[in-house]
This record gives sequence, C-alpha cells and structure tokens, in this order.
Amino acid sequence: GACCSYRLRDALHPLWQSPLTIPGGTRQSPINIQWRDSVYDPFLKPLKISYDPTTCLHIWNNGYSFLVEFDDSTDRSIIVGGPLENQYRLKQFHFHWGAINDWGSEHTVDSKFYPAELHLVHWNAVEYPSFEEAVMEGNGLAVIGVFLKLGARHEGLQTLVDALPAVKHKDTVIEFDVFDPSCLLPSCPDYWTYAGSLTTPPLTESVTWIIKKKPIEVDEDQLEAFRMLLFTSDGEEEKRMVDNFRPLQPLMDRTVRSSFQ
Ligand SMILES: Clc1ccc(Cc2nnn[n-]2)cc1
Ligand SMILES: [Zn+2]
Repeated sequence: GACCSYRLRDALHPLWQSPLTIPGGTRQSPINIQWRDSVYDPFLKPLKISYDPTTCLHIWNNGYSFLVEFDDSTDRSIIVGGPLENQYRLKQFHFHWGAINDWGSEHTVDSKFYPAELHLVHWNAVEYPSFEEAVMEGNGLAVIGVFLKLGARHEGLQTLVDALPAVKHKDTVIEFDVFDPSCLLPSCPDYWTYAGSLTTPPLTESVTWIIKKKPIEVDEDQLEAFRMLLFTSDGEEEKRMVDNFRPLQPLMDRTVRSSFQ
C-alpha cells in the first residue's frame, strides 16, 4: 500500500546518514514557495533585528558547511517581532550552495533555485535553557533565510570570504571576532514565513522559517570561494564542499504567509 511505498522512498542519500524523509514528519524543510499560493497576513509585524558585532566568535568548517558562531550566553544579538512570539538569540549562520550557479539554495521560489542560501539560526532563550533543548521544541528555533544571486561583489561578505582558506578542511576553526551579519540582509523588509524543520539531522520540526523575499547579490569569485572548501579532513582524499542542500520536502497541510501584498 501507500505506506510501504512511502517507507521504500526513505532512501538513504549518500550525503545523509539518516533517512531523507522523517517517517511521520508533517512540517519538514526545505519547501518550494509558490508565490501565488502564499497568503498575505496583515497581522505579521516587521522583523526587528539587533546584532552586536562583538558577539562574533569564530568560523568553523563542520564538514557540511561553514558556520560563523556567536556568543549566545546573553541577549546581545537577537531578533524579535515578525511571526515570533518571543525574542530569539543568534547562535550561528551558515550557507548552502551548489557546484554551479543553476542550483544551491534549499528553498525555491516558484520552483526556481538560487545559487546559494544564507541561514541565520536563532533560538528561543526566553522559554528554553539551551540551544540543544530549543532544537527539540516546536517553537524553539527561528531561521532567517536569505537567497544569494549572481551579481555585484558583496563587500560585507568579502571579509568572510577572505577568511575561508583558513577553514578549507573539515574540523578547522579560525577566530573571527568582529562581524555584523545584518550587512548580509537585504534592505527590503518583505518576507515569507512558515512552520518547518532543520534541514540536517536531527531534522527536528522546531523551526519558524522567515525567508526574505529579496536576494542579496554576490559575484562569481565569492561563490567560487565557497566551492573551494572541502567536506573532507586534511590528509583525506579531497571532496569539494558543494551541493550541501537538502531536497525539497512536501508542503503537506501548511500555508506560507507573506508579510507583503
Ligand atoms: Cl552548518 C549547518 C548547520 C545546520 C544546518 C541545517 C539547517 N537546518 N536548517 N537550516 N540549516 C546545515 C548546516
Ligand atoms: Zn541551513
């Protein structure tokens, strides 16, 4: 029956240790955002972002992406408003990208891929004592997604790109102590929002997604700098870090809301 074919579809993907789809998952990410099916919600507030650049700690190649991690022991870097009931603390940001410019983002808009996507990961420190606990709760995380498109060189991103050769291999870290990630956000306030999940294990359904409508522009050299990173550790056979995005997941019984008409 349907259930067994569904089970059969839980193929193990080479990039993943866990199944591609969570059996019983009803709010998995990423999804395609069909613009015409999104519903304008006039009660959505503007998203308020206040990051303290001195909370930036380091850049780490974790063998899946590169993370820029922040000191989340206080409320110095937070977001509030938008679809959120509480304020959320910035924990880290990272990117997903493709081997070529035709794909790379996790979310798509009207089935169009962007060459890359930025994720700023925040957690609900009002209701939960740690990031690890928030990861397990339906309202534990808030991730801002920003699409990257090919265009002009992004000066703010360049300071990050210049540091990437130092984290070429998996499990390498470099100190990175002043960076304001709000320079990576488009000036347009418009966003879509929906209830979803992490896109890597544990794939928990704990994320309120806030996807910015407008992309930021980066140039080819900056995307190529992402693609020279490695999934592999120093001494192993080199595997370029590319195509680190999860396949699209079914929308199921969800509505994507927009903050704009
Ligand atoms: Cl470095 C890193 C951290 C988390 C994820 C997974 C993810 N979940 N939601 N957005 N990204 C991918 C790479
Ligand atoms: Zn991500």
